[in-house]
Amino acid sequence: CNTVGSGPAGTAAAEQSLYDRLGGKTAITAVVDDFVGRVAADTRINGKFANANIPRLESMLVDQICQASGGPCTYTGRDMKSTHAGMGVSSSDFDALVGDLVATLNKFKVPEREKNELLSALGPMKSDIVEKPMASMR
Ligand code: HEM
Repeated sequence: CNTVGSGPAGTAAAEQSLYDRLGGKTAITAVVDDFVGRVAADTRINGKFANANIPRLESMLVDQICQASGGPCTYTGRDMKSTHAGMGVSSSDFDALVGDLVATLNKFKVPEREKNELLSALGPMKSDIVEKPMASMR
């Protein structure tokens, strides 16, 4: 069964992975596509992506989310610390990007549980990505 948020009914079978509950690679690809579109339109942060390779970013994000959610993918991109080194990403930049992701997840009607699990998988990356903890410290 491919319905988002569904599990084996009335059985004690193993829990589906987050990857499966999100709807697998097709759903993750659609989410990343919408999300990157929002980031590209988000004037709070899109300046940082002016020289980015967007097609590569999209495919790297799909693999990263697929792998992090227990799917059959291997993320082959650079680690989060060296990828974002020197970009001067602030905590509010990070929060803006997460807000864009939440807007996408809401648009796709991803249930609360799956939404929280995905955000919890990404949250710990914040300390590797953010270089300016507070705008006032610039
Ligand atoms: C949970 C948050 C984030 C995740 C999971 C994430 C993930 C990634 C990944 C997987 C890549 C591609 C790495 C590669 O090409 O090998 C990337 C690139 C990039 N990220 Fe992030 N990122 C996050 C937050 C941010 C934020 C907040 C900003 C800036 C506002 C940002 C700016 C960029 C830019 C500009 C690139 C493109 C670099 C290039 O093409 O040369 N990222 N990110």
